Amino acid sequence: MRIYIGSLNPTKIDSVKQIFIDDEVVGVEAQSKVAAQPFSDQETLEGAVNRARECAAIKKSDIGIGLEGGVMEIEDELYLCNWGALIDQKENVYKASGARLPLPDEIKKGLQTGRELGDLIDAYTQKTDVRKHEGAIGVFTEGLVQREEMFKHVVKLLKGQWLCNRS
Ligand SMILES: O=P(O)(O)OP(=O)(O)OP(=O)(O)OC[C@H]1O[C@@H](n2cnc3c(O)ncnc32)[C@H](O)[C@@H]1O
Ligand SMILES: [Mg+2]
Repeated sequence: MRIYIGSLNPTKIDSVKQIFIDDEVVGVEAQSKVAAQPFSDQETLEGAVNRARECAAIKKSDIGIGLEGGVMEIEDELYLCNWGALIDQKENVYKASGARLPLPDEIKKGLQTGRELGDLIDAYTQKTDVRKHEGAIGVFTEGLVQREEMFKHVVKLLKGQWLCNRS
C-alpha cells in the first residue's frame, strides 16, 4: 500500500513513515485551501481534510493523509493546534487532533498583525525553519515534545481509527 502525505515538510513525512512502517510513504505538495495561517480548530481541520482529499485522489488504491498546523483561541489565549485527516480507498474520512499549548503574548501579538507562526518562531528563536525541526511545540517545551513526535501521535490516532473500522 502507498500512503500519500500532503506536504513536503520532513516532520510531517517522517511522522507518517514511522507509523506506516511497512508501507511506501510519499510526500507530495497539496493545497490546504485555507489561510496559510489557520486561526481556528475548524479551519485547521478543514486544511488537513483538503490536503488528504487531494492526496487520496492521486490513485484510488492508495491512502491520503493531510496534517495541518494552526492556532485557535480560548478566552484570551491563542493555542497552537494541529489536525490530521486520513482518507482511505473507500473514501472514509478519519480525523484527529494533536496536543495544544498556549502561545506567549509576544507570538500572539505577531499573529494578530497577520504574520505566520513559522516566521514568528524563527524570529523568536533566531533560528531558521524551526517548523521543519522541533516546531513551536518543541520551542515551548524545551524540546521535550517535538513537532514530529506530536504529528506521530496524530498519525497513530488516524491509523488506529482506520484499523478499527476495518476489523
Ligand atoms: O509545508 P507545509 O506542509 O505547509 O508545513 P508548514 O510547516 O507550513 O505547516 P502548516 O502549513 O501545517 O502550518 C500552518 C502555519 O503554522 C506554522 N506552524 C504550525 N505549527 C508550527 C510549529 O509547530 N512550529 C512552527 N511553525 C508552525 C507554519 O509555519 C505555518 O505558518
Ligand atoms: Mg504551510
